[in-house]
Amino acid sequence: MKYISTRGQAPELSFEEAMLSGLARDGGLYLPQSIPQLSHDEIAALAGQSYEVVAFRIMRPYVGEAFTDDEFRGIIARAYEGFGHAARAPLKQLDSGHFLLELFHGPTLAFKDFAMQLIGQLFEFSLKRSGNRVCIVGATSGDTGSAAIEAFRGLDAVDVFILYPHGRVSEVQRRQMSTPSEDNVHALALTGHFDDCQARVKDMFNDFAFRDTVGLAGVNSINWARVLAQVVYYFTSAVSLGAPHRKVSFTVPTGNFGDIFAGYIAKRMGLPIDRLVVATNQNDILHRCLSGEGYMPDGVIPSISPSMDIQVSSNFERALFEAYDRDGAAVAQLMDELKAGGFNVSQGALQALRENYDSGNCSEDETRATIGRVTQQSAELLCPHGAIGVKVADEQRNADVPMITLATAHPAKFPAAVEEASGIHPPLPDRMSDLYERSERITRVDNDLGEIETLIKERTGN
Ligand SMILES: Cc1ncc(COP(=O)(O)O)c(C=O)c1O
Ligand SMILES: N[C@@H](CCOP(=O)(O)O)C(=O)O
Repeated sequence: MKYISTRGQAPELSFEEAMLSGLARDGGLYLPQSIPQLSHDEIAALAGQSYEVVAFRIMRPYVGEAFTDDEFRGIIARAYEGFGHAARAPLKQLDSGHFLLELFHGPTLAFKDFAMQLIGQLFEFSLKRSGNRVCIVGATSGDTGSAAIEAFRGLDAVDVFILYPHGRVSEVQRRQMSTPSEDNVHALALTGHFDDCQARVKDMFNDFAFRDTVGLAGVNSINWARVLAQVVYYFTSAVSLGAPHRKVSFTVPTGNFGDIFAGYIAKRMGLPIDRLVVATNQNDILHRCLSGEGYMPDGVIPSISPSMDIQVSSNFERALFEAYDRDGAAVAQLMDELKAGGFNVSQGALQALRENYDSGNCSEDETRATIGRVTQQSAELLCPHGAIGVKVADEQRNADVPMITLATAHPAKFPAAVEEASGIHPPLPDRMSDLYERSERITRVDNDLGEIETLIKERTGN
C-alpha cells in the first residue's frame, strides 16, 4: 500500500514512512492510494468479535509489510489493554433510535487515546528496530496534547513538545499535559489560539532544515495513522447495531475533521453508513462551508467546548482532495487561497461534499441546555462536545435509521461547564484523583516560529 499527498507533489511513501513523517513535504496530507474494501460477509463476520480483533481486520490492509501479523496483533493488544472498559468503545442507548458511542474510557479520557495509544506502540516498535530518534511536535486545543504526552512519556527515542493555547484549555486538560515529570515531555503554552499553534507546527514541518535537524514527527491528525485507528470504532458500533444488514448514521462533534473523516473512510470501505453529520460549536466554519458559504476563517471564539475551537480544520483538506477527484493541484490552489484569507468550493466539489456530509451547529446556550436535558432524561452525563453532537443529531436524525453520536470526551475533563449545566460535579476517575495536587511544568512561548524552533533545538541538543 502506497500513500500519496493531497497536494500531489510529494514522494509516495509506505505506511511506516508516512506515519513517521506526519505532514508531506509539499505541505499536503497523506492518504492511501486506494481504499481497501470489505465485503458484506467480511463485515458481518466482525459481529461479536473483540475490539482488538476488529482493529486488526480493519487496519491490516493499510500497514503493508511494515509489521508481521503477530507483531501487529501485539501492538494492538498493548495499545488497548489500559482502557477502562472491556468493550473499549461501549455503545449506550439514549432514546429510541439514538445511541451514544462512549469514546472516553482511555487513559486521558478522550477519543484521542484510541489513535494515540496505538501510535505510541507503533512508533516505539519502529524506532527500536531502526535505532532512530524523533522529535514529536504537536498542536492541541486540549485533548490531543494530553493523549500524546501519555502515549510517549518516558520513551527513550522520543521527545514530545506540545503547543497549546495559553488560557484556552480546561484546567484538567492543562494539568494532564503539565504534570508528567518525564524529561522528554515539554508542555508549551503559546500566546494565541489553537489555529496559531497548528500553524506554527505546520511551519516547522515546512522548514526543511529544522525538520531534518531535529528529526521532526507529527502526531496530530495530519498523520494518517491517527485517522486510520479511528476508523475501527465506526465498524464496531455499526456492527453491534446490525450492520451490514442494516444502515446506521453517525453524528460527530467536529473541529479538525479527523474523526468524521475516519467515518468517511469506513463508508468507503463498505460499511453501510447512511449519513455522516458534522456537528460544530459556535466556531461553525465547517457548517457554513457545507451550507455553501465558502471557507472563510474569521477568528476563533472561545467556547465551553474548547477542544472544538478551531477555524482552520486540517483534515478538511483530505475531504476536499476527495471532492475534487483527487486533483492535488486544485487542492494546493485552495490552500494557497486559504493563506490569503479563504476560498470558495466549486459547485461540483460542494455537491460531492454534500453527498457525504450533512452538518449543523450548536450555540453555547444550546450546549448547556442539552447537557441539562440529557441528564434529566437518562443516566448519561455529557461533556460539552458530546452535547453538541446530541443536539445536532436530534435535529438531523430520521426514524428509519439508527443514529450514533460520538461522545468524544469524559465530562470530568470540563467540570465547570458540566456542573453549571447539570448541577452535577463530574468526578475524575480514582487514578487521577490527585491531579490537582501534582506540580506543573509549563514553558510560556510567544506565537513566534524562531523562538519556538530555538527552544526545541536547545532542549533536544541540536
Ligand atoms: C473532545 C473533542 N471532541 C471533538 C473534537 C473534534 O474532533 P476532530 O478534530 O477530529 O474533528 C476534539 C478535537 O479535535 C475533541 O478533543
Ligand atoms: N481538538 C484537538 C485539536 C487537534 O486535533 P488533531 O486531531 O488534529 O490532533 C485537540 O484536542 O487537541
